[in-house]
Amino acid sequence: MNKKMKVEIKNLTKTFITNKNDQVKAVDNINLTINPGEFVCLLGPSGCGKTTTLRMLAGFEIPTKGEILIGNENVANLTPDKRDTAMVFQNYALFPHMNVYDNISYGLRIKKLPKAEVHERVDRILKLMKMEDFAQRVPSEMSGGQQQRVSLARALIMESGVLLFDEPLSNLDAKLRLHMRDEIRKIQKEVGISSIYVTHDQEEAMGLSDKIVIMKDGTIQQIGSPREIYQKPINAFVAQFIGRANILDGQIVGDKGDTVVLDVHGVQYVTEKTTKHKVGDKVQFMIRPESFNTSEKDFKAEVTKSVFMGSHHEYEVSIFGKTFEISENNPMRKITADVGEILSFSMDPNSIHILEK
Ligand SMILES: Nc1ncnc2c1ncn2[C@@H]1O[C@H](COP(=O)(O)OP(=O)(O)OP(=O)(O)O)[C@@H](O)[C@H]1O
Repeated sequence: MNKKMKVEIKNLTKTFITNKNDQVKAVDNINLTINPGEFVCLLGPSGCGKTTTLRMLAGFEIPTKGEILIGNENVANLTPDKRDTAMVFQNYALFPHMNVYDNISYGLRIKKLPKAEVHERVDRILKLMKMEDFAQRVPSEMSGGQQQRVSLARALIMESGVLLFDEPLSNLDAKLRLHMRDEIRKIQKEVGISSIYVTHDQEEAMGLSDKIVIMKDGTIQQIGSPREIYQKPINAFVAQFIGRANILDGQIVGDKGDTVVLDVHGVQYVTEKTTKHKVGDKVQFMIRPESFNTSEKDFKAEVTKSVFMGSHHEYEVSIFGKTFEISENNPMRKITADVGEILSFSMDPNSIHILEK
């Protein structure tokens, strides 16, 4: 069975030297703990350093500085075969000439495990993956999703302490991606293996993770559960990277301890105190499109876009020199405002989230 390992990343840094002798700091002094059995996604835009972090965890890159503790052992300078990790790759990386049985058992055969044990473990993993009927097929005789399941099985059979995923679903079509995402999560929960998963797909990160790590320019911006990241993003970058967000200006005009009074262009809302700002400070805050109420009238604005989406109605309105996105989630009940007309709305004070500078 899989061990549940704790992983600790301490002051991890990777600087590459390009062939023109320029220095590129791909990962810049990051700290992160993955608790035993946790599923953690590294999420961020292209070039933010997530793949480099994963490759350092796997041992394909040696850090410039810092530690990677798996259990209590610092593995930062060990080769991939000397650390307790297994990896699932984006392109499956199966041996094309080997059938599923041989692909899955390869790692165990290299380790020279007794034949009977290899057979027993392959059988168990094929059952777990519901792939018993595919044992004799070669990769070219399977769909992308089936190949990725074999690749996952091949990693799981090693019973290592940590499973690493490098964008494993990005070669699959949208529907299959969704299905495989659920499957990965179910199997990971079942075997309880600590997992680190790289993606730039925010929905994937939301659907899979116990904890999401948002990265930018080699640094960690925020670590939190999907709910924390969505509802309480620390800054405008995180707010706009996960879901859609309106960023507005306001001023703190009162402090009640746990809550503050926020003035938004003359309308006052009592909302949670999330930053160290003081009375008088001008602040930025975030509100999601679905957190407006279009049956109240705190604000009036001209509609610049109006689209019926079935389950909701999307508006863009122009106000305070900015464009806001508003989503009316019960369009059956409402009379729709068209482009050029005036829409009235208010903000849900519980959904206003003040951002760090
Ligand atoms: N071998 C290398 N030599 C020089 N620079 C590199 C090397 N590998 C990565 N980089 C740079 O390091 C930074 C981080 O790259 P990395 O591949 O980790 O990003 P990423 O977040 O995984 O991006 P993507 O989503 O595009 O894969 C980028 O600026 C990249 O150009």
